[in-house]
Amino acid sequence: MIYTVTLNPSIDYIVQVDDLEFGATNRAQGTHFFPGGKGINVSRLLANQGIPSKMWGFLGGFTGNYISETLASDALDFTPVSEASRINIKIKGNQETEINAGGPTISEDELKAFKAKFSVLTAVDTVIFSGSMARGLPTDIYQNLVTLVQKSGAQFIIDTTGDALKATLAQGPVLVKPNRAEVAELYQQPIESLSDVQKAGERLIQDGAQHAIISMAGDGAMFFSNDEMYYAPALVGKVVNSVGAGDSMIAGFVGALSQGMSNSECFKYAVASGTATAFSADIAEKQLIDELFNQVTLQNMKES
Ligand SMILES: Nc1ncnc2c1ncn2[C@@H]1O[C@H](COP(=O)(O)OP(=O)(O)O)[C@@H](O)[C@H]1O
Ligand SMILES: O=P(O)(O)OC[C@H]1O[C@](O)(COP(=O)(O)O)[C@@H](O)[C@@H]1O
Repeated sequence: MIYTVTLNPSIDYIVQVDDLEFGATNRAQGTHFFPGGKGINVSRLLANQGIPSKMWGFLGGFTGNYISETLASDALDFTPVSEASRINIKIKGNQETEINAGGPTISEDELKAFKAKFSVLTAVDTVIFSGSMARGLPTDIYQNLVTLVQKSGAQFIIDTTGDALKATLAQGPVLVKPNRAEVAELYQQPIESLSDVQKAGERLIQDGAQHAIISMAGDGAMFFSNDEMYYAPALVGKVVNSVGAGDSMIAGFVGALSQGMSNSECFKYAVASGTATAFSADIAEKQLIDELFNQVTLQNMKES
């Protein structure tokens, strides 16, 4: 079974404001609510592909109720918390501006109840940890949870940032997928040219990742393993809502990996899934992913 862990889920409130003016009263041209948070997005894309997963994490308050009612799925197995889950604001205009809230504070008892779920894991499972930590959790929470996963023999994937990413890289994730800004922050150096991306990706593998993707939004993505390196130029199309594009990449890769595909095919599914979500209002559906899969081209960077 694939488990996704979203420690800090959200309602994503998408607000279309064509000419945002700070310090003035703006009128929205359109608004949408989506259940969000990185692991939830991964599970939703996997479900659209017909691949089952279970969703773990914390949900609370009226916002938590909205998320569970909207998802209305047997895959939900969240730990209830007393404070309300967060609302993240995504302003769409000439540019995309995001305001991600801190989220609820998790108590020691709530954390204990959540950790108890890990006892069901066995060596055939994969756990995907995604997103920021909620308040009140120890700073080494991801390392501790990865240790629990590894005790069961299961594998893990992690999509987070900063010190938590640095520490868990050394624990050998199956996949990490930082974007350019996240990898620049991790290694404290600017990542501008493709050669900068290449060096950073090789470093992710040296630092412990089994596979790494560095995503670059409209500039495409690069894939790394011990002996492979591919660059996928971005596909051209109309970007509708790129929230969740990175999460969709992870889901695309993991879904293909769970079906025994090669690294290059898994990467192509990752790019097709990320792009399909960027070209959709919500998390992408299977039909568009399959259409785009046939358009993804890979450049083998070990041969160039
Ligand atoms: N503007 C875009 N045009 C084409 N593809 C895109 C665009 N934005 C995202 N994608 C696709 O989705 C992937 C993930 O997007 P990115 O924005 O890099 O991730 P994140 O959401 O984690 O920051 C990209 O590598 C690319 O394949
Ligand atoms: O946990 P974080 O880092 O604050 O990110 C949460 C946000 O990221 C998202 O999961 C989208 O992530 P991506 O666009 O990187 O795929 C939103 O649904 C959510 O609002």
